[in-house]
Amino acid sequence: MNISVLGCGRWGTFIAWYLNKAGHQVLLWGRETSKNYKELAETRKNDYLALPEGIELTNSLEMAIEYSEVHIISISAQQLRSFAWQLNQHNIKGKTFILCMKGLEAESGKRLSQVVSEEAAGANVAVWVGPGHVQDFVKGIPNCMVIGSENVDITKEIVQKFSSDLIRFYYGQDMIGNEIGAATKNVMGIAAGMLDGLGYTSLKGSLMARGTREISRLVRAMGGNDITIYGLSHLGDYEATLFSPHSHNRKFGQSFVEGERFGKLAEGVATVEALMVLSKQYNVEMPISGALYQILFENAEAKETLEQLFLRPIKFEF
Ligand SMILES: NC(=O)C1=CN([C@@H]2O[C@H](COP(=O)(O)OP(=O)(O)OC[C@H]3O[C@@H](n4cnc5c(N)ncnc54)[C@H](O)[C@@H]3O)[C@@H](O)[C@H]2O)C=CC1
Ligand SMILES: O=C(CO)COP(=O)(O)O
Repeated sequence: MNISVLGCGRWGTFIAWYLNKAGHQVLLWGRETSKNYKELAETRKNDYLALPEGIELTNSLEMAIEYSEVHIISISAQQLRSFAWQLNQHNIKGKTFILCMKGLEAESGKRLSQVVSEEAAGANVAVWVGPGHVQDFVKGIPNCMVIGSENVDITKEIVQKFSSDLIRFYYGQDMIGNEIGAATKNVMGIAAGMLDGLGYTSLKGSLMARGTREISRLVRAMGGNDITIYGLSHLGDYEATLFSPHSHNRKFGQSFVEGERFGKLAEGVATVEALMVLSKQYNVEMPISGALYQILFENAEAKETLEQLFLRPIKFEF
């Protein structure tokens, strides 16, 4: 089938590569002014892969929208609302937009599918999340991921068309759980990087146990299924984020405590802000996310703030 991939950064370019390999006709769109687009247009390569011949490149959004009924979006989460507004200036009624992104709107705490539905009513929205790094996939190392939407027929159709021996997809059953899970694994990734930077790597097991607990409480309060947090979108993505040398969020956390600047996109930073909104809105205690907010946004000292988590009153584990 024809598929347009909107966004040609690290992940969008991989998605285009993957879908071409899975036998689809792929058009990859990027903004004319974007550094990533210019590099691909000139060399057909980036730091991670070379684009196969079959993938076409365009900087015309109109052409990308007309090209197919199924579109992938992979840009930074905080840009999604304005981008969805832009999409809505075209004829997108009945088209499907699959969000390959992991974030929440910082100011409102809204999920990305909600943001698109608000700005581009009439389009179908799905999400594709779960563990995976370009560096592993291009070496042929397979992984499992999850695709979900509010319409099970759409979910099944996408999964069937996108599956290959490189990615085993599961049908997502819980949009709240999968979107919150995918966004918040980045927050735990930043915390893991801070632990690495502070010489506390051995605490990452505890972070996994208490992080999943904190996020599952939130998901339940929001009306999702708390078990989803123990699935591919969240716990299943911990290896790729809390432990992987490739993770931008983990590297951001480590660089932060080491006093260095990490220049690439770490979605978890804005997600921490969104979690403070949701924690208040749903009256859910979120100690790990709260500690990260203090460190990232209120200049709290990282080591001391993380150590404070140990001084909280003793409680039952579950
Ligand atoms: N396993 C997975 O599912 C993975 C998911 N991701 C997710 O993919 C998303 C993108 O991440 P990366 O590719 O690493 O980021 P990136 O920074 O490499 O690429 C983002 C792209 O979005 C473009 N962009 C930004 N604002 C835009 C706008 N307003 N309109 C159009 N294009 C715009 C930029 O020019 C850039 O090319 C993130 O949400 C990230 O969490 C990333 C890696 C793996
Ligand atoms: O989502 C990812 C792995 O599944 C990528 O994570 P980072 O953005 O932290 O690199």
